[in-house]
Amino acid sequence: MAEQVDVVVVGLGVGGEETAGRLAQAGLRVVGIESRLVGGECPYYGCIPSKMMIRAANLIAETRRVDGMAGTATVQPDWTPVAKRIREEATDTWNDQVAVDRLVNKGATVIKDHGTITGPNTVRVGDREYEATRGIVIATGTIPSIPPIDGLAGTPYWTNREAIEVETLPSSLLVLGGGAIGMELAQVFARFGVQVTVIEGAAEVLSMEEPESGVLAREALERDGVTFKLGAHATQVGHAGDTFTVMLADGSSASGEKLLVATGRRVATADLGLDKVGLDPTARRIEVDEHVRAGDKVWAIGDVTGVGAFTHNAMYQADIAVRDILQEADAPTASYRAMPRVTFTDPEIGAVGMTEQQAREKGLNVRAGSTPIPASTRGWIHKAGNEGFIKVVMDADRGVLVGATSAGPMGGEVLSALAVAVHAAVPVDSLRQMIWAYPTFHRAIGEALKEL
Ligand SMILES: Cc1cc2nc3c(=O)[nH]c(=O)nc-3n(C[C@H](O)[C@H](O)[C@H](O)COP(=O)(O)OP(=O)(O)OC[C@H]3O[C@@H](n4cnc5c(N)ncnc54)[C@H](O)[C@@H]3O)c2cc1C
Ligand SMILES: NC(=O)c1ccc[n+]([C@@H]2O[C@H](COP(=O)([O-])OP(=O)(O)OC[C@H]3O[C@@H](n4cnc5c(N)ncnc54)[C@H](O)[C@@H]3O)[C@@H](O)[C@H]2O)c1
Repeated sequence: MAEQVDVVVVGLGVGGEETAGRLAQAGLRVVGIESRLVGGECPYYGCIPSKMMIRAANLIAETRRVDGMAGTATVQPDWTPVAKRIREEATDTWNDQVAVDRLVNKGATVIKDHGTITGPNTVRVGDREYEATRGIVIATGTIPSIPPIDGLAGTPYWTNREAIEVETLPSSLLVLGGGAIGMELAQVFARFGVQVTVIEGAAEVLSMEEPESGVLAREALERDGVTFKLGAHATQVGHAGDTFTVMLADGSSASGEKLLVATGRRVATADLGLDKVGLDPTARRIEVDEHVRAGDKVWAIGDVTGVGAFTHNAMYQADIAVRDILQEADAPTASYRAMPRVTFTDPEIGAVGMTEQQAREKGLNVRAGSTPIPASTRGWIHKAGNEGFIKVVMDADRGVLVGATSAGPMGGEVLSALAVAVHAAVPVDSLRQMIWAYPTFHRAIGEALKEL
């Protein structure tokens, strides 16, 4: 006999934890099911520990910029405090008890096991079955997508999980994939003295962003000593002793002590029972409407929806689901038009909305403007480490920005003004009237607008 509750949340990562907690606080009977760690990928293997690594690596890079600008400084990189901080401060040695307690204190029932949907309103976990009278929220996230390269399976390759857990750095590292994970971690390890080679299948890294962003990030990593193989297709992986060797289609090869596979993410919903609620278990993502509903009394949030694999998207969709489930009169609907994202390389690559090419492919009457950060007063003052640019993409028919990139020192922070402009569709004429504080990095936005 199924136990009646109001809502069952399957997966308590960023999105699921937020949803379960808020619904429980609102007085609903909520069961949250998590097979690994409450909090999910972001706090234990993603955003937070990787940004702690980046903070440490950037301190090293800044110290190396002292020479010629502020005297002399030497830095002896040491991974020990970084690994310790990740273990002790970020992840509690990958123990989620604090997160479990936090959720229980909000009134939710937390079950640490694998959940399976068994019917339109029912979820089984272990030997218990729950009937969710208001509905089921699917928040099961993604796992690393491992390409079917001959020889790769069965080797001790790293995914982001092993890379985040590393206590002792290898002398050399191959990184398969020059996306956000590959680029952020490649720069970190290179700055700590690891010989890093990035193998990217596309013609340029960060291929989802403006082409200028990929060039900027790659050149920055090259200055850190990273080697790139672009447009490179791995045909075979070998592992012998302490060495990985990746054979490439052009006949060349690359070797390293460790191999990090960072070639994207995929949903892992094959055994979730999606067919029991009328959804395709083999689909690449769970499609949702503007209320993040995936079907009758079924909501899906976060990475599993394929809208954008970002913590801020999981939180955004969680808010929409919660307010829809609570049947709030003014419940908002989702719009991904102004999705921001930041790749935390140095320089940081912030972007919002469409790239110029995406806007053109949409058939918009596009005008684009760009300005280099080193040409701005603040960029010139900053000098060492000032590489970057601001690019704005305008729908000339509507007179509003539909996309923008802010790359450079604190590029992710400078992005905020551009994100407001795209989100609120602020007329470009109005943006041009703004007084931009002098001498700031964001003042370069005004210069980019003049180029439209
Ligand atoms: C290295 C790295 C760095 C990142 N950096 C950033 C960043 O700087 N900024 C940013 O915005 N995003 C970043 N991300 C992405 C971010 O981590 C994800 O977008 C976010 O975690 C998605 O949240 P989610 O709730 O959808 O899924 P997840 O966090 O993946 O959580 C899903 C949970 O569901 C559980 N689960 C799955 N199936 C079941 C089941 N059947 N039963 C029970 N439990 C189940 C899983 O165990 C997991 O804990 C990064 C990711 C990585 C890997
Ligand atoms: N700062 C952030 O917000 C942040 C940081 C890390 C990860 N993330 C999220 O995590 C997701 C996953 O990151 P990711 O870097 O794994 O994926 P990604 O999709 O960003 O990049 C994967 C890269 O691997 C390349 N690739 C795919 N197959 C390949 C192959 N066989 N050989 C060589 N190259 C190949 C692709 O061309 C692409 O450039 C991202 O989409 C992002 O949303 C976000």
